[in-house]
Amino acid sequence: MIPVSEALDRLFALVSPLPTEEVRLTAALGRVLRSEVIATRDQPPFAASAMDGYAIREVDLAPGAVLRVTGEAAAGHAYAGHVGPGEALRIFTGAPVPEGAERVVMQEDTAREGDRITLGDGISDNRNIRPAGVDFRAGDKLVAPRRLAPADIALAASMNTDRLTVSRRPEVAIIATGDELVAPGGDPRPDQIIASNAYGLHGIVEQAGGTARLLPIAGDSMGALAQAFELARGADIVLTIGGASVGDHDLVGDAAAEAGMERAFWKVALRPGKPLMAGRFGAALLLGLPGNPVSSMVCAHVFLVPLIRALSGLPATPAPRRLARLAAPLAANGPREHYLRAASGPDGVTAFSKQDSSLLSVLSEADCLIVQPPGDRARDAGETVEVIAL
Ligand SMILES: Nc1nc2c(c(=O)[nH]1)N[C@H]1C(S)=C(S)[C@@H](COP(=O)(O)OP(=O)(O)OC[C@H]3O[C@@H](n4cnc5c(N)ncnc54)[C@H](O)[C@@H]3O)O[C@H]1N2
Ligand code: MOO
Repeated sequence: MIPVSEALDRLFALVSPLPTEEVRLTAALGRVLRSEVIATRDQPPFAASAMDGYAIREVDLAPGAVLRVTGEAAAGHAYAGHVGPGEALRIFTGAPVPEGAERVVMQEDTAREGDRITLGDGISDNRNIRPAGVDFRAGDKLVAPRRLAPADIALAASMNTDRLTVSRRPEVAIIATGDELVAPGGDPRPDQIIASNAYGLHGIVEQAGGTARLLPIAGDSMGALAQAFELARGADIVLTIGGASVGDHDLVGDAAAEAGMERAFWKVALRPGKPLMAGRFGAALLLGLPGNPVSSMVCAHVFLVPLIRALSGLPATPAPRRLARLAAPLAANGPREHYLRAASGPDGVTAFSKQDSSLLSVLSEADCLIVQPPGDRARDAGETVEVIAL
């Protein structure tokens, strides 16, 4: 068994970022930006009114002042003249503020009669003008790499770009293995169970920005596994589920080696997930997850998601952790780093009393994993622990 951090290092050592492609803005959500976006203009490109009202000179700002309205500026319709003393320009939000005007008085602070306005009392100090370039200047950058959130895409659009250079999405071929497995929705024999893990992993892959390809369930034979590996060709990550341990029917390691996997590690000091394996697999990477449903999902959060991120060109870093307060005590830990299914509440995080790695019902209730280091002493409520959000 090697520590989780060393396993991650060995995994990251196998990674080269995938090639890039260009996508339209509407296809960019969740993709990893690989080339910075450079603004081609200031935003706003002119000093813009932040309110509907009247643009005036500072010297004219006095309660009860009467000013003559000389024209109008609206968004997309600049006013060509300038605002002189004693004058006011009718202006709307987003319109360019004309020369001479130094502030915009909200229309609620004025009374209009014909072409005259009278300023009210208690006009706020706010000038209600957004200076040119206050958001960004020509030449400013949206920095890469980054996973594109809706606000990033809006910012890129605002910088006047309609296509973005992003990583090709990593393709993950998922192979469930085991003679006992049948697909959901069928009619299983009493000694069979439903193959559930691939569907949870499919979700994790898609959430992390990859594309998941579910292959047919492979039986516990070298031939069936060889065939599955053949079907997985072309994927960036080959993800197997089950058959990773030491039993007579746990053949994934042997079959993968026969199909050309160069092993980077097998067995990691984490709980659940000890029999995890990984290696180079031709042009792809292979990650062999344990079959227990919670083990496979926890290993995906701890290893697969960081792997997908690194392949996508993001920094190779472990799953982010935050500090949380324990709302209930924790027992002392054994020699493996323990990822306890837990729920957050107003008083902090509480580990579920049942932690068996077969319990999807518990994982489904959990919103985080408490990470307890190997050999950690018992912890009291109120102590601080590290957690990974689910
Ligand atoms: N003698 C030992 N036995 C075991 C050890 C050990 O160190 N020595 N480790 C245990 C640990 S820890 C784990 S984790 C499991 C993992 O074993 P495998 O990866 O070989 O998993 P399987 O035996 O194939 O399956 C375990 C369990 O999960 C069910 N399963 C498998 N695939 C799926 C799927 N796609 N969907 C739903 N459920 C699945 C399978 O039916 C088994 O019940 O080994 C321990 N044993
Ligand atoms: O490590 Mo196994 O994943 O405990 O259940």
